[in-house]
Amino acid sequence: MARIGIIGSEGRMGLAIAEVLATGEHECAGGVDRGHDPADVAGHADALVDFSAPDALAENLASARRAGVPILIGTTGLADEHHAALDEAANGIPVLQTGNTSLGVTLLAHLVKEAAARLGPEWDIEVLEMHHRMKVDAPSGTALLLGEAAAEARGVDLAENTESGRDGHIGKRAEGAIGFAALRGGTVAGEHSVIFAGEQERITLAHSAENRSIFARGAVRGAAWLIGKPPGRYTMQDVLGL
Ligand SMILES: NC(=O)C1=CN([C@@H]2O[C@H](COP(=O)(O)OP(=O)(O)OC[C@H]3O[C@@H](n4cnc5c(N)ncnc54)[C@H](OP(=O)(O)O)[C@@H]3O)[C@@H](O)[C@H]2O)C=CC1
Ligand SMILES: O=C(O)C1=N[C@H](C(=O)O)C[C@H](O)C1
Repeated sequence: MARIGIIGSEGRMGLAIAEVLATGEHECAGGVDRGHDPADVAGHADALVDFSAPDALAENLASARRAGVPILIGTTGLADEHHAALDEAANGIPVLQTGNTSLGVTLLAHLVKEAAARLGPEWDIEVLEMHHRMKVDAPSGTALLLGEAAAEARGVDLAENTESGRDGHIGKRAEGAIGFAALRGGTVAGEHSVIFAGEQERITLAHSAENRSIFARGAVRGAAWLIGKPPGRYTMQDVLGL
């Protein structure tokens, strides 16, 4: 049994994780939210999960590192500087960052990579996502993760090949672009489609989250898996053996 500390504990994901911990094999080591010191929970935990906000990342990583506990980062909307901080923290503790902790999306990323590798560059790739009205970042972390999988398979840099936020007289689609479109509304937990559009045919690979329990279960499983691992960066593929 592992003691899992929750950063962002009063948020939608924090509450979903607490529910999983209340009924599962691991226990909750406590939680913190904005205005509280993450060191308070890091000192009592075997592993931390962070579903808060990008501006909290540096302090959360520092607390995990001081306490010598692994940390799973589920927070999305991360910029290059956040990824540099994750790399630095991973010199001292095990760190797993992912835009989606679910089994289904982890497998979907695998399938997207496979499809993108097999289909030639003449197949256009578009990533479409829909989330609840409260979501603050776009494209979603999952959309970016799926885009990365496609870019990696094509051997290109995602940032240099992204097309998003199309509006107005913007000209034709750039050759080799990976497009992103984000919809927001209602209470949608998470819908993602990756469309491969070729000549007179399309392939769509998709995932629907029916509620947040899939993310919460994956987060707990990932955090528990990190305990005892050597310092470094890990992925959900590592956790699930995909
Ligand atoms: N990787 C994955 O599988 C998933 C990732 N996510 C991501 O997780 C994040 C949280 O999502 P969600 O739970 O829906 O969002 P919420 O806004 O419901 O929850 C975020 C929580 O974090 C708290 N928080 C904000 N800033 C800080 C801080 N500096 N230190 C500690 N706590 C802080 C908030 O407190 P307050 O309200 O007081 O600001 C709030 O309680 C998002 O980035 C989302 O995209 C979501 C689902 C799955
Ligand atoms: O904010 C959310 O709700 C979600 N965020 C993650 C993302 O940005 O992809 C994961 C999931 O889709 C729900």
